[in-house]
Amino acid sequence: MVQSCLTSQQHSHIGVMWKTVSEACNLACDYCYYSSCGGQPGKIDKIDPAILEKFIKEYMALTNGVASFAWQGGEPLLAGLDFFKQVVFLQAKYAPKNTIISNSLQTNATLITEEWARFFKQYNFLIGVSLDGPNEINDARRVTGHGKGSFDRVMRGIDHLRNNQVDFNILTVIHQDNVGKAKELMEFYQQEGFNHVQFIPCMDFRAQEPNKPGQYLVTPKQYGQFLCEAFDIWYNDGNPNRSVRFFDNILSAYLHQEAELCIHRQTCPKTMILEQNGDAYPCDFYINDDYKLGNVGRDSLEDILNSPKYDDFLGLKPALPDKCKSCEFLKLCHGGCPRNRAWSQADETVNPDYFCESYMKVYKHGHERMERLAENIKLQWLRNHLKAGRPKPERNDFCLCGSGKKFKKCCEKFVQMV
Ligand SMILES: C[S@@+](CC[C@H](N)C(=O)[O-])C[C@H]1O[C@@H](n2cnc3c(N)ncnc32)[C@H](O)[C@@H]1O
Ligand code: SF4
Ligand code: SF4
Ligand code: SF4
Repeated sequence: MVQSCLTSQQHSHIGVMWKTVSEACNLACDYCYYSSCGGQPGKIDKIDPAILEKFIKEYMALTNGVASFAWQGGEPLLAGLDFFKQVVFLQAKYAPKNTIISNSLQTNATLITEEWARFFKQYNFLIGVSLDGPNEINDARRVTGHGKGSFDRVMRGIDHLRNNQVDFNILTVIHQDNVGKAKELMEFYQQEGFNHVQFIPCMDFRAQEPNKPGQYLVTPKQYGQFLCEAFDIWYNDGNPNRSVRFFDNILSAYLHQEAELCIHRQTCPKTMILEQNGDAYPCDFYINDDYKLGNVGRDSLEDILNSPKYDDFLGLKPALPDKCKSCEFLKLCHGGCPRNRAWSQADETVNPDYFCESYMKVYKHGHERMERLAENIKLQWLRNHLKAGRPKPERNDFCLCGSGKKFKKCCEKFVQMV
């Protein structure tokens, strides 16, 4: 799914997220950590063409057959279509043969036209659309500089995406206006046919300080309750019919696969977050001098990736608080996000993620149903395996589901059901 605010990584390559126009935006959502422009973008600072080319050239030379770019904002469409045409031109120019190039773009969708949508389809962009729910919920906070709601314009943008069969997903910020409305949100996604959805708890941008834990505008209790209610609807009697990124990632762990969303992984992925001016950081939550890796316009990519600050950053997540080390859900959570740790003011000891209580609650709430879902999927895998004419595993072989157990102790029990 779209890489939106949190980082996703499915391969061992290095993904890039670039803030295309710095903080410039045509909206002024009231909670936005970038809404300094107040919805009146004025002069747009785009990525310098020379930096863009230098970076794409060096990055393509380092990619291992997979190159992934995520275009973020402010509002990235303010860079204009010609900018993105240049991007795909440079990608094609410098990509080694057989490189898989992926582009995702996170947008408020209000500026999407047929022309944009055709371009996204042609180059296979995956689009993340921000939408906080039905009209009245979305328009309370996602507004123009004059306070006018964005819902109708967003839905028009989505229509263009649909008309052109562009892949998109919905990113919903969870704040005080929708945290008690999981059912309403899930029904809205159902009605609109939004099949890929992600939630992000709302940060309090006024209270953020460098190298201090993030502060949020929903409580762990509220967020946990929200996730449980959303889970019940998502589960759909054992037949989930839409992808909710948080639940998909938990299910991956039950299927012995590595999660793709950073907060569920054992370590933070090696990603580069680039400011519009080329400054490079390892994560959107660590944009400060202590973690600045360099500048892709001035420094070589090799030097940036080998920066000792990268290792410092990558060491953060595995340094687990004691509570996590003995947590029954460690495999699902791996301690969440290090930026959310040390929540308590008594900062001598490291505390778990601010949302620990929310995670625990939903992990417990969903555990039995997740186990059942995973068992059904494993049965299906075995069925497909045998249907494809492949041999039944020997009893002492490692099980094909990836559990690391012997077949006789794992999926052999399904053989009679196949
Ligand atoms: C900063 S925006 C940039 C891209 C584009 N303008 C958009 O709205 O999708 C990226 C995402 O961050 C979310 N976001 C903004 N402020 C936030 C906050 N304080 N807490 C959590 N998410 C936030 C937005 O809703 C959006 O989904
Ligand atoms: S549209 Fe995106 S960047 Fe603009 S104010 Fe809203 S969340 Fe922020
Ligand atoms: S649920 Fe809480 S204690 Fe368990 S691993 Fe996650 S953050 Fe740590
Ligand atoms: S610190 Fe790690 S877990 Fe947290 S947002 Fe960044 S990459 Fe994800």
